[in-house]
Amino acid sequence: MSAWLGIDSLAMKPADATATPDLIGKIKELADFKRLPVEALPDLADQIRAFLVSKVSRTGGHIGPNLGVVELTMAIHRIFDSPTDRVIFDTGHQSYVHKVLTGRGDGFDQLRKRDGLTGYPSQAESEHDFVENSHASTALSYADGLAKAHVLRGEKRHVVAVVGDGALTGGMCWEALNNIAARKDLPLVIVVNDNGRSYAPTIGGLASHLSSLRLNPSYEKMLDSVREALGRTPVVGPPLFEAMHAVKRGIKDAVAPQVMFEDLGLKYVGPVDGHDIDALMSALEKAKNFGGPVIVHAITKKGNGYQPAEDDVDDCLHSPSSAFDPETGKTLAKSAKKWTGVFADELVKVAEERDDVVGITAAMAIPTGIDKLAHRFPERVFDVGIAEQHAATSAAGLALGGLHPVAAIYSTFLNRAFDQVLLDVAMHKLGVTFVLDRAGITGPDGPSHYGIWDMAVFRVIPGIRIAAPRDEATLREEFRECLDVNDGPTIVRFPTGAVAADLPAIERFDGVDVLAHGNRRDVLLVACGAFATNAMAAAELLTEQGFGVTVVDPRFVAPVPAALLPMAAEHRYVVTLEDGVRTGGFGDALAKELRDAGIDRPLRDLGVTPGWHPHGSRAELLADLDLTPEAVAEAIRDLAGRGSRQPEQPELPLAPKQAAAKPEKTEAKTVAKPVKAAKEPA
Ligand SMILES: Cc1ncc(C[n+]2csc(CCOP(=O)(O)OP(=O)(O)O)c2C)c(N)n1
Ligand SMILES: CC(=O)[C@@H](O)[C@H](O)COP(=O)(O)O
Ligand SMILES: [Mg+2]
Repeated sequence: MSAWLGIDSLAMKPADATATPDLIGKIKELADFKRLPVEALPDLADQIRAFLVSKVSRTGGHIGPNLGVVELTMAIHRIFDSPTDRVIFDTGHQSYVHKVLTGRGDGFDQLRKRDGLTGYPSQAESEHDFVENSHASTALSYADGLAKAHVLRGEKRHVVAVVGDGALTGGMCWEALNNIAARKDLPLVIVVNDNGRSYAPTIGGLASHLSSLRLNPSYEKMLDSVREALGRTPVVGPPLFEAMHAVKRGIKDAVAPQVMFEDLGLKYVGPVDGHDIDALMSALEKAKNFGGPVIVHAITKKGNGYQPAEDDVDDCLHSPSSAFDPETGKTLAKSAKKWTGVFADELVKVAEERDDVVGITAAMAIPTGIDKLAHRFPERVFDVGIAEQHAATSAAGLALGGLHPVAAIYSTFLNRAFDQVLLDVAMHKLGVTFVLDRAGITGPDGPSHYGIWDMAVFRVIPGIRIAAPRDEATLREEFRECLDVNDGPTIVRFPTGAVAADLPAIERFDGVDVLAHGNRRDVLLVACGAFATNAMAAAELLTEQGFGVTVVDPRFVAPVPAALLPMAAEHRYVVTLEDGVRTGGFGDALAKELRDAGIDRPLRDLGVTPGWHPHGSRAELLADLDLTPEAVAEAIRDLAGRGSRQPEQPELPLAPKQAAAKPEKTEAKTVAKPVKAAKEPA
């Protein structure tokens, strides 16, 4: 990108960190960085790049986005005075450089690891961190409120909000800009980090407008004439910046008819080479002194200076989830069959059979697998940008138009579209299928990424059906069942990572799969989705201790399958197990159904306690949450009075006279002896 100025890119020279003083090691706090002489900054930028590649290649993480904001973050912290001035990062995945400059370099060996540095800003980690939410497009709203508070309290401090071009495709950003533009007194600097990409190239009119400002050939020609006019090798900084400013004004008026931000009444500075520290500091200084809200439009390159990221056409190494080879950028983990891949494969199969099936993604085609459909049927996939609310209602429009949309969105990101699913889809009885990947505890991305809310939040929607497949076969089957529903929303939810080992059913009653029978009817263990694996392992432990455990998979967790009621009535205890919050979750819903049916059984609902659970690996978090097979078995022993606490075993009330009629037996599609339960893949 620095070629934009004809200045050799600040691409990472073979920075031998030993050749020059280890500047990063000297930065124990932000003041240490601010004390560095300005001529040391290019060296520091190189060292930070080499440092990040070295560390993140071992831990996994957002290497691409962070290599794109090295100079940008340095310039911000040189011109502004955190934490008096508040620096906010939209999405926060690009805050590693900020963490290095605020004295946390030592923590990168434990990046995204349990009890280690988080991959996002964290108030517990630093006074320089404010917004912890990893959901995109929130920073400008935070900044709007924060700046208004500063004004109202008479505090002389700036708010600096760093927002990516991808995040700018989110509606909240425009709601915030509409408010910010109305206040000429807000000491607010919005730094648009424009690298032209979310994961893939950023879509939409906004993106093409941004790039027109950046890549217009006349712009380049005019810049060449400016460079000649200066008669020297391009020198960045104030003289060139001023000259360019005049040029840009001329060009913008000529070639960029509708200058988006200034038309909003916002002061616009840029575009600035986002890898030229001097130009950036000059632009930020200008913005700081402006006094009101200003947009500084920085042009950056995702993965800048690290060839494997720059060359990665998919997503510039946006977020390798685990360790990768620093030489090649290739992840080292052996590739197991993932839930995402199974979904993508079945989606393409269905789309070949049904031409009404179309796909929607919110700027995450590859992470959700929708890209497979796009390769096969490019005209039947719509990338709406980071705009999940729009995705849901646009899907409603597609359904109104006679299509059956499949909106593939990470569970946590659909939270923000609850109203759209409720009213725009469900109230209109439209067949839209939402496929929620990363449902349940994910791990390294921490609490705002945990897909633990969907079963509780969306189950309240009248007419909705929520499927939680337990393995590949049921994912394929339940996904197709959802596609056959055309009078309301359906959800298919599955966790991150490797797909669970097949768990064939012994029999199926009214849609509920029986996975294991005990020799007695002590416990009905109802396991949702991938937790069937944990449930089978727990059942084995309990069987060895003399319990009779029946393990069933409801397949659809909303509405609660009626067949579960008579099954519960035939057992002494009922236990539910779900990879979601307990409050309002599946267990709660089943307990209510049992109460309403007069079936009084001790019930234990095992799941995620609502809260902000820290980051770590999925396995570590599940252990912390007592959701491992051993913990499940212990909880059941405890319920049945034979746990480690050994309370008396209560006499059970008889099953009610009017026990619900025994559901008729239907042939389970996959009938076989239960397999020995495998441990859930990590
Ligand atoms: C609401 C929401 N949807 C999706 C995501 C997943 N996501 C994380 S980063 C990213 C791309 C962000 O692009 P941009 O804002 O341009 O930042 P860059 O990575 O280019 O620095 C996406 C889609 C998210 N964090 N939040
Ligand atoms: C920042 C963000 O929201 C995404 O990049 C997310 O971190 C990806 O998660 P996965 O690694 O599970 O795809
Ligand atoms: Mg971007």
